[in-house]
Amino acid sequence: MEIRFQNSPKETSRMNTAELRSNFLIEKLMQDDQVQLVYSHYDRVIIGGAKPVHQSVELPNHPELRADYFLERREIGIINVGGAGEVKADGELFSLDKLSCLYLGKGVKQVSFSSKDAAQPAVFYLLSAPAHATHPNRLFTKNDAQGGNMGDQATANKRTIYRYIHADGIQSCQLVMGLTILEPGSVWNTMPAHTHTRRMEAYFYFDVPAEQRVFHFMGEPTETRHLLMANHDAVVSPPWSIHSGCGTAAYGFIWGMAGENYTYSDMDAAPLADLR
Ligand SMILES: O=C(O)C(=O)C[C@H](O)C(=O)CO
Ligand SMILES: [Zn+2]
Repeated sequence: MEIRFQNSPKETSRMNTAELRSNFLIEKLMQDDQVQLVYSHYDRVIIGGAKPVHQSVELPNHPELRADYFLERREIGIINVGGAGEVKADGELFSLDKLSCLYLGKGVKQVSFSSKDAAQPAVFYLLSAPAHATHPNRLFTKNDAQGGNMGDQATANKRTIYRYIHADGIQSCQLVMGLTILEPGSVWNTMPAHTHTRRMEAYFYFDVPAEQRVFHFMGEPTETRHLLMANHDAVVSPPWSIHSGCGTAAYGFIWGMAGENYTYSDMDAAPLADLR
């Protein structure tokens, strides 16, 4: 598990491209028959990927957690962006088709991931945060999620937001998680932009065609920077940073937050006219 400490807004504003990428971008999250984990000190979230192809893979424990098992004092949200897959949690089997979301609560001791067909492997994105209480394990398909239409074709940001883990959906201690899908011809997400200093956010881009990229914007509203992102790359957004992207084609992305507040709509607008 890679450990990443925090960076101040001032330090970040002076970073070159390579420094920005090594601190905030997470590449190669999805590796065949492996689980990859990155521990971010922003709200102590762990961002991960599990891609079982020929065999099942286990969610590992790590000495840095000083725990007997990964979910001893944590909760986790799991979203599949690949072919049909299964997650086994303490012997209970959950089937996850593309864009289904499984929440596992504090106390689950053994978690493993498998694909139903090696030719179309499941691709599980993971987001975990510290938890103080146990909420029930729960599975939502995309149809169970609370959907909402956003944006407009005229501003190239027509998209649908699906909320899975939030105050009116799957219950958790602090995780808020869902995904957004852009309409063909729409390329902008989260513009107008916002910050929420009460909690961090992570974005994971999926269904980005291989030859296309997303320009992801980060930084304080008056010190914006960008990162070039490819399919299945993730990015850590500090609480003081905007998080917004413009693709060279339509795409989807999983968003997830942890921190002080549990209300999805808690955002401080960063008006376009004020961005620099
Ligand atoms: O497309 C969007 O806009 C989003 O999905 C925004 C994220 O959900 C978000 O930033 C929540 O704070
Ligand atoms: Zn946000």
